[in-house]
Amino acid sequence: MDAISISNVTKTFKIFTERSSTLKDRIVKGRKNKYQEFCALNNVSLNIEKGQTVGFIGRNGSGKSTLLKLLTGILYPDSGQIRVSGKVSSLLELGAGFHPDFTGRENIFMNAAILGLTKKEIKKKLDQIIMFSELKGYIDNPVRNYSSGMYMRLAFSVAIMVEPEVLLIDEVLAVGDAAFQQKCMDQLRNMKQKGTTIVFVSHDLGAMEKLCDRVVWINKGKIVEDDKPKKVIDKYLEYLAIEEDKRLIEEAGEVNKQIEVKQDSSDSFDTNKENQHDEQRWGNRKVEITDVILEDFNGKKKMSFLSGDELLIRIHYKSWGFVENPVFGIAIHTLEHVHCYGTNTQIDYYKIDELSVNDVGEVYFKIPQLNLCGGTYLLTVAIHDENGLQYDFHDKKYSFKVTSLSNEVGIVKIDHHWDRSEF
Ligand SMILES: Nc1ncnc2c1ncn2[C@@H]1O[C@H](COP(=O)(O)OP(=O)(O)OP(=O)(O)O)[C@@H](O)[C@H]1O
Repeated sequence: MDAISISNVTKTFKIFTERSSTLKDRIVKGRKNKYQEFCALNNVSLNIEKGQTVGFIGRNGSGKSTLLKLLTGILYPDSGQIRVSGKVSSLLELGAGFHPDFTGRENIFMNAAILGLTKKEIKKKLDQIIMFSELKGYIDNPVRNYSSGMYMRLAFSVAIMVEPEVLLIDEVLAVGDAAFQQKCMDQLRNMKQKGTTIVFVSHDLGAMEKLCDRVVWINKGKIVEDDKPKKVIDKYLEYLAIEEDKRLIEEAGEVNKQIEVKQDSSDSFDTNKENQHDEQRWGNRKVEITDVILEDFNGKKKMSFLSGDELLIRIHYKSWGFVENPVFGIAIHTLEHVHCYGTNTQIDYYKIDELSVNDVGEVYFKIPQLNLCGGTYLLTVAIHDENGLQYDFHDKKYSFKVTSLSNEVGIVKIDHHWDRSEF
């Protein structure tokens, strides 16, 4: 049996582009507020079985919260039907349903009454609610003095203690500290086991994967995917990586344009270049790095990778003079400048004998598996001689992003497995 049924729901908002500033303007001059219609949800249909835990994911502004608000009845659809069966409890915006001047205790009474509990029932559960929230020392203070985490503790404690049949949660858990977040997740797991239907909006994809039976990806007001968590989350992460790639490539294009303008446009080696030294680039430029391109092994330019992806770094060069045994190198740092890895053709016994005047070409650095944890990394590329005399050193001039599907922490991913034996 379905606990929630959403059929062909559309919700538009009016986005005002110009408002008449005064009442006089409106009445005397007959000016009307100008607006555009914005479709936040476009013909969405979805059924959620009783007892299912379903997660909504999607980029900011995709329509997730609007859908939850429609389920609680805070908003009404323009068209389509929504049916929710059973007692609903919701945790939407932080502080919603609380009166700032009331104490925590008074707000528990008010909030739980709104959620359908009688005064007697509330009194019976009061100690339990306060205990779960861990706010005993603050419960008789006005909630206006609470931190956002404290608001969340109180709201979550009330929302679960009313023992709803349907629980709707919108992202609010993120403001709790790690210990309380864990406690909330344990509680949600308990409720799930007892058969509560849970609908959950979050950007914490790890939590989504662990808790949900099903994940729905919403994009621009439409359902893109609705399937098993891992399947949907993998597709969503791939989409995010592609989008991020487009953005980074655009951004890098802008930066490169600026660098090109700054660089000498002459076509010959200029000895003055020897003295050129900016914060991120130095060297005598006898051999110059003319381009650095990041790609996958199929030749697709990328700046955003999934952990474990292939990465090809192509270093384009131009040699302005004769050089013997040039050494090409790369280094990877975190944004905090922690040196993650560095190597060069000399260390790796890859010999490049000589370059002649006006030689152009490229050197490839191939990484079959980019075993870095999620984060943004800075790439250094350099060409120097065997004794370390720099021809062209691009210090942390390039960046790329890594997204990880797992929650490991740190910088590098170390190949591993767990085992156990009993004595
Ligand atoms: N009351 C409103 N008036 C006008 N526009 C609104 C209103 N509520 C939401 N919107 C717009 O509807 C779109 C969907 O918003 P919604 O809050 O549902 O997104 P979301 O997916 O929950 O995003 P986030 O991940 O940032 O919370 C956004 O473009 C938002 O600006």
